[in-house]
Amino acid sequence: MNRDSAALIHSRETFIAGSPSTASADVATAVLTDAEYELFAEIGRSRRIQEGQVLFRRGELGTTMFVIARGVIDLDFGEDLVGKRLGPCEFFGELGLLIGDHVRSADAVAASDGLLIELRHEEFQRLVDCDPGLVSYFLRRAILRVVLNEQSLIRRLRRRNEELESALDSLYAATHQLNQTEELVRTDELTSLYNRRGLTLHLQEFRKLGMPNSMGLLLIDCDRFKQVNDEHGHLIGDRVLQGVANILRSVAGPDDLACRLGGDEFCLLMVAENREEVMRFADFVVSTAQGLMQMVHGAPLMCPLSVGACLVDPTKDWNDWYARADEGLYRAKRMGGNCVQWQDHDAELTSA
Ligand SMILES: Nc1nc2c(ncn2[C@@H]2O[C@H](COP(=O)(O)OP(=O)(O)OP(=O)(O)O)[C@@H](O)[C@H]2O)c(=O)[nH]1
Repeated sequence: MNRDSAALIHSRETFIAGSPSTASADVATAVLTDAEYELFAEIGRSRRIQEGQVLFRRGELGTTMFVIARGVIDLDFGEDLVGKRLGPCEFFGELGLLIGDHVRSADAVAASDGLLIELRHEEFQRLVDCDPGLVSYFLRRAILRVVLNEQSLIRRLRRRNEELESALDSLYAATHQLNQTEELVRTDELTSLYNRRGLTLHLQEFRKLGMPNSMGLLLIDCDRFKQVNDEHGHLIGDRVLQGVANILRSVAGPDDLACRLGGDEFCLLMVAENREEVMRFADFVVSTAQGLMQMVHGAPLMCPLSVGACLVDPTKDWNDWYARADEGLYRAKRMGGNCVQWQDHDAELTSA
């Protein structure tokens, strides 16, 4: 026995005198048996350490195992994994000893001044030669310890995974709710068409993505709608407004936009090349409303509609388009309603 190992064994004895029980090996806490400690102290070298000293860092390669003779070592596994504090007679870094170059899975830092026993991979054979039975027992324990650590890590990762999955579910639900809320904010409750805000947002998106080259606009207003409400009640009035929305939905293509601007006023912005195309839409709207009016006797499904129609200039804004279509609508109303009036680009605009 050299002077170092005698000192180490003395440290061990000092520790045993003040410790509750170290007679049997404890797999979970990695406390060495007396015989193991003595063997490691015999073969290994002593190393003094100071508080705060780093023994190794996570990710570094290492070939050394350490046994604590005196003092305390903190192992930090990083992220949110629980760290470990090891005391006298406990060992760490054993895979370095057993398999040689091994990537450290924790930072090992001295939490107090102390004394360690260092055993390098090259010394493993000497340990085996000295006491094969003891080393084989130690090996079994070391492997069991690694397996237990792995299992506990897997359990923690599973729990973490479940927590992440549940957080992800909540996130999906919140996103879904947000989308629904956004949709509600854009949508008219009674008719499920876009409302004014929906139209504004849609026009903003249109401008971002690039406007179609040629578009037409219909401005549609119910004729004498107040009378429907007064004579048949608000619910029937609502049904008529929903009927108008259905006509617009049925005629709108995937790139067209049907919208309830408010009250009994609607619009349909459509991709159209020329006046004829826009007028086809407008005539369809007015004649379908006329057809529906003839279908029922009693509470009305529909009322006559006035429509102002025009082509819009994609370089101008909504207010310009609206004013143009409204000019046509105004004339349609003046003519007694139930008809379409075309508004040309070049015509002088008067205020609505
Ligand atoms: N049932 C129902 N009525 C509504 C709704 N929103 C607005 N109104 C009514 O629609 C009516 C619109 O009246 P006016 O603007 O005078 O229009 P109008 O009676 O069609 O008159 P003209 O357009 O000149 O033919 C008002 O009486 C509003 O109370 C709604 O959501 N449901």
